[in-house]
Amino acid sequence: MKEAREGNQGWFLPYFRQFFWQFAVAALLGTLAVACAGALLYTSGYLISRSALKPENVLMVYVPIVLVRAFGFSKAVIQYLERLVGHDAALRVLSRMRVRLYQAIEPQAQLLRTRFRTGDLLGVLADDIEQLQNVYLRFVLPAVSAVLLYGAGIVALGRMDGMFALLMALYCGFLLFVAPAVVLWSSIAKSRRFKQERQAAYRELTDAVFGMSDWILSGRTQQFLQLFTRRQKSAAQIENSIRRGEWRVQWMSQCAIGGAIVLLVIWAGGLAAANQIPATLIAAIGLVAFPLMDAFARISDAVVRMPEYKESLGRLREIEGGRPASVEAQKEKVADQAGGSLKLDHVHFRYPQASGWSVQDVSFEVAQGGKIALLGRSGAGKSTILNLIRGAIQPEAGQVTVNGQPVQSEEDSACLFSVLNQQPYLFDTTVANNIRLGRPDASDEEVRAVTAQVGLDQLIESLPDGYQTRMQETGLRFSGGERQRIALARILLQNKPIVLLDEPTVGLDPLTERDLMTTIFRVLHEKTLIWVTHHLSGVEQMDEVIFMEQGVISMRGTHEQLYQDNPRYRNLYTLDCPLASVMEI
Ligand SMILES: Nc1ncnc2c1ncn2[C@@H]1O[C@H](COP(=O)(O)OP(=O)(O)OP(=O)(O)O)[C@@H](O)[C@H]1O
Repeated sequence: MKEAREGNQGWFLPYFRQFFWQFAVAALLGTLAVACAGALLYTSGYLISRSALKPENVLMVYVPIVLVRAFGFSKAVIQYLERLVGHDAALRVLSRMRVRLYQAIEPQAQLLRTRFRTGDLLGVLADDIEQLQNVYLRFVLPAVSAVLLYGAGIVALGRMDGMFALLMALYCGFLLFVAPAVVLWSSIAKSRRFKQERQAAYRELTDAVFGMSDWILSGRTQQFLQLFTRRQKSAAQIENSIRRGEWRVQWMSQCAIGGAIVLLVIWAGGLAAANQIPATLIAAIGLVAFPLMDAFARISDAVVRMPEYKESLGRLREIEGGRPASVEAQKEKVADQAGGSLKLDHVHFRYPQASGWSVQDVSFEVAQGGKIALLGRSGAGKSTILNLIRGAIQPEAGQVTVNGQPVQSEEDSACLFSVLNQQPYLFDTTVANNIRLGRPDASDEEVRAVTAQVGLDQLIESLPDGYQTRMQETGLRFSGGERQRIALARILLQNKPIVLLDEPTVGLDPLTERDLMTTIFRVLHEKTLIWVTHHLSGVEQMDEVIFMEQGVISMRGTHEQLYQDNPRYRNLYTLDCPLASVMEI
């Protein structure tokens, strides 16, 4: 519940509320620390002026001496306490934010890879959360202290001289409110451009690292280096411009502080001339402005970073936006979708940069346990259909539904589909663990049972350590067919209602291919099957055979129908399976 509430209200307010009192104490301590610094300079100014008049006795300046010591000491202690309380609260917020970010990322790790490039994700993990703690420490706390000091200072001045208090209220108000707004406005555009350039550089670097050998082999290393250097230079120029802006702000703030001090000294001089205050207070009043004005000017410095904080917040919200509502909701969904009926209803899909449809007006329906073969030349749209079924891409028109529910994302469909593709990967761990990848909590008996089902039990038991043999120690490399059988055993452990077979027999000799397909059809006979293949051998076992051509269905029907009525199909089948066709005749 608490988590859901945090999710609804963003990444800032919930934590601010949770640690309100700690932040309030830190802000008060910060205000007190600046007030002590002001009092220290005030008493110091008075002490210097008074001492310059050669007091008859040291006791005449004893009180200001004690006060200078007391304020100097208290300023250090209060500042220390303020840092302690403020950083303690900010670090607690940081740790909660990290847990929340992890909880948002973990369930959608697979999906995130389709929504963010790796470089972006690294940037998110490294920067964003850390950035947010600075919102509290560098902006919120100093801003609250500055506003409190501003109010107290103007009230104090107002008791002495209403007109001058009004003048200083406008002057300091400009420094405290108007200048930061102007700085914020001017830094937003620059920051956005800088982030875009830097992220593009991250992405290009990430791509280049993954495809390094291709860059080198194609002899384009220099081209990549030039491109990357250009991108870096452009980002560096924008960053320099932002830094120059910051220096300009600091320089103008210092000028404004100087101006305020001159104004105060002139005003105090006027009061002294009118005998309203002793002349020894002129320096004291001038000096007191230093720490106060410094606290006001700090807000403009902090505001320069606001666009970065905003962007970090936006990205965190975007990541969290993809999180499933809750694990429980996900489980309920799985329970609801236990069946395996599938329907494609007038589905159209076009890749972003492509001119034509990759899949156009495709409709078919498979009941629970039904079996469909998808055939077609390379580029006909078969893989695109599989991706549409899995929810990895969304149709531009039409709908893909499983058990009557639209498939909205790969994450949604993870509980429904298993995929057997061309090259299952075997990890560098034991044989049992490689099979258990399908369901990590499967018992040894379950692992043995599925291994026997796929016909690998004897081979594995003959290995030196049986199921505990590590992959690289097997002494033999599993053949293509055996790898597919291990992947099939994983699928049996997963026990999902729909299995997508994406040309699992590519590269196998015809005999191994036939054996593997026989095993697949035997062990998966209860499952809904969508089988993408280039061969017609085995299609007799399918309920429907669908041929794709340039994204549209060009031929469809049961094997028997097509064989009887369609000379083209008969021709293809005869070419692909000469023996089978002779036997059928
Ligand atoms: N990411 C992409 N961007 C643009 N066009 C794409 C993309 N992926 C595929 N296509 C195009 O979509 C069409 C269908 O491709 P698809 O990969 O679905 O074909 P296929 O039948 O699975 O081919 P193969 O048997 O070679 O895997 C092709 O014209 C292909 O060029």
